[in-house]
Amino acid sequence: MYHLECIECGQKYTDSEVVYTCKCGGLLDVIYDYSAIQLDMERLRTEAPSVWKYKALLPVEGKPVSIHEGGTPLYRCDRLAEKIGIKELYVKHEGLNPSGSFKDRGMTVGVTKAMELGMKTLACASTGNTSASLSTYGAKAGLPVIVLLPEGKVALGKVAQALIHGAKVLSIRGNFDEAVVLVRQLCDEEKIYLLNSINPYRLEGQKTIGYEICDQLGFNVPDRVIVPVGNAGNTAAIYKGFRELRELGVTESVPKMTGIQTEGACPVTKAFKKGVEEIIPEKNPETIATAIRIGNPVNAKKALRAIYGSGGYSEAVSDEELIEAQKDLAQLEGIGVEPASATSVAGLKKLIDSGVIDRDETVVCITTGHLLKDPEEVINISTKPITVDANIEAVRKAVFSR
Ligand SMILES: Cc1ncc(COP(=O)(O)O)c(C=O)c1O
Ligand SMILES: N[C@@H](CCOP(=O)(O)O)C(=O)O
Repeated sequence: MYHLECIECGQKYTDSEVVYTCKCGGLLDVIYDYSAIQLDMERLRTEAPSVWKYKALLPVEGKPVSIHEGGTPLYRCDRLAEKIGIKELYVKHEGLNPSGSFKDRGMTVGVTKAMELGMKTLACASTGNTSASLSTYGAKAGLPVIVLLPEGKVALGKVAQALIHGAKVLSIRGNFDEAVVLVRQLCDEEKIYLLNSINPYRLEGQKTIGYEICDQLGFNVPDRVIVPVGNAGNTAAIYKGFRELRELGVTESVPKMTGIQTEGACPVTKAFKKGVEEIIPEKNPETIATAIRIGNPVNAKKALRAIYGSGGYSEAVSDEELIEAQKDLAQLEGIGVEPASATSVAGLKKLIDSGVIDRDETVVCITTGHLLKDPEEVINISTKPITVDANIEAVRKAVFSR
């Protein structure tokens, strides 16, 4: 039993309505009757993690459109922890989902819901990963997909994914925030199902990151979870996952939700530093982390409530700081991530150095997308290959040269 509810005015909507925001303009949440949910703790403790392991806490009845999403590894990262100067650090690598990002958790639920609602076409605006994921799940469901991308600002791997899975790809002469406005109008006027994170059902899939972190820590809660923030849905979704486990009596606390942006695109961090819930949209966001090159995040209010409500924090890092973190993850832990993902680790380092985060805290950093999403950025920041003649002397000389 569940319904949609406005986070501003409390207006309720039924599960059969196609609605993304309240009449008052407020964001919607999926609300359950928790007293009616029976969790089989024996099964939870023994079954391997995956999104659909938690079906009792998801808003769909039918057979899921699924290609095995979730169940991503939670790595204990002692070498990285030593470099940063913290006792216990974990990285939850969401880049190991089927299409290479956390969006798959949301899409498996959102596309299943689209089928239940009888929607015939799916759409999104995207900085890349949402489009890659929606194209993948649309293909699995047999539904056509339309994606609106900011021209020239989407990493190559992501464009390739949307193309090969058969989406209709529109390259918009404008930025992501402008593409969002267009796709919302298109979906409203043409009865196309919108699968950006403004859709509350999509965020229900993403909340399973919170469930899984607890699950993988033996149903214990870390002190802090650090999340890269772009359109700001994931921070809110993960927090909801932790809150629900507490509500159901599975755990007793929630982690301090900590959202990291880049200095060139940080409306959420700026609002946090002022102590307010309203962001001031940024007209020209700019960062090497194209996935989070977003100036007017639609879920900003939900994310800020998660941060304030959990006693968390928000910080912005420079492109240089996130590149260093991207290299550290790759070279100290063997974890390959795209630039936006590395902001969580860069933010951790910055907040340890400034004394905001205690060195004794147990911290989980979320890495949101796979390294191979953005090969061009990796080539640009890395030492170039050495070209040598095809003889052993030349090879030996190159191997032993400094
Ligand atoms: C790789 C990656 N990391 C982080 C984010 C930010 O997530 P959210 O929009 O939920 O804040 C996105 C997309 O926005 C992304 O593609
Ligand atoms: N990084 C995102 C931006 C759109 O976010 P969404 O969660 O609202 O779909 C992307 O990959 O497109």
